[in-house]
Amino acid sequence: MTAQIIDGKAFAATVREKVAGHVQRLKADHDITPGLAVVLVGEDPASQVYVRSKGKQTVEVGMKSVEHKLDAGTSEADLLKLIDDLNNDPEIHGILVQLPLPGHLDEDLVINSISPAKDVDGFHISNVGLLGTGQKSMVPCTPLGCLMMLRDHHGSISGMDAVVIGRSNIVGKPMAQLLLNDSCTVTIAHSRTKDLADVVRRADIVVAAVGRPEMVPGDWIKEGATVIDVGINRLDAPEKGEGKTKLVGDVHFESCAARAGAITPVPGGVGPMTIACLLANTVTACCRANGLEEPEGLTA
Ligand SMILES: Nc1nc2c(c(=O)[nH]1)N[C@@H](CN(C=O)c1ccc(C(=O)N[C@@H](CCC(=O)O)C(=O)O)cc1)CN2
Repeated sequence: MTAQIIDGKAFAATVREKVAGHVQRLKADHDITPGLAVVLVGEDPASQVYVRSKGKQTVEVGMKSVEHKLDAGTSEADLLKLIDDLNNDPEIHGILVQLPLPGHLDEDLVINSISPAKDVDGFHISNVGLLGTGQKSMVPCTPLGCLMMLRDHHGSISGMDAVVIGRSNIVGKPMAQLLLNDSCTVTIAHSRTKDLADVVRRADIVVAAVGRPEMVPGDWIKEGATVIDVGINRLDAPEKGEGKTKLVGDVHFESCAARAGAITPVPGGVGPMTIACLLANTVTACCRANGLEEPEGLTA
């Protein structure tokens, strides 16, 4: 079998279009402009790129974008004060603190200081609990993007066998929860899982989120399975020229694509959906804050 490529870049564009439509209606019918504040601490080059991209896309869909760039030595007290101000700003409906944070800052403390209603990353402990109990919550962007692609590809994923490789709070655990909420039979595998290859071979859906370049080879994939690759690993690529690099996922693309029914590429798969879902979450948060009907198809 040669897999169908699930085009995350194109799908993300359709999500952004839907978001832009809702933003227009909020403005026209209610005189409300959704606002997103992104906080970056330090100068991590990848984070700078992501934050720039978030700001640009926020403006493109018609929302208000506020960026706070703080230097790497910012104290916890100053960061918490900024978050408190944003929590109390009526023009801000979504707050995101770009991760990773510099080592002297307590990530859990910072995330849990964001108002759960404005936590468009879905990382606050209240949102984690709500998602875990199947209640209305803010849903982490990367897993939400994966779920949207799976629903779009399959229609329904109810009853399917899903394996999530990776148990991070940001991707693995919420992804497993979302699959379970959609009635999949879910296994969370990780670095200590015994007979990982056999576990993965049983799966109709494989979500790879381990952060290890090309860790999943094609012969782990059941014929016709759907493979969602969350990994973004930058490797040296001397074959492309001196000092050149390339991005690869957590699965070995060519060999997995030869067996899978469908697969997401890296780049151009899950990555673009992350920011599209952040915009979707901001509109959802804005509607909830104003007691308005939520946009359909933009959340779990
Ligand atoms: N507060 C958060 N921090 C981080 C998150 C997050 O969801 N919330 N996720 C990642 C980084 N991230 C967004 O912040 C992100 C990663 C990758 C992409 C993306 O579009 N990737 C492209 C490739 C980009 C490249 O060339 O480097 C792709 O896969 O096609 C978007 C957003 C960690 N931090």
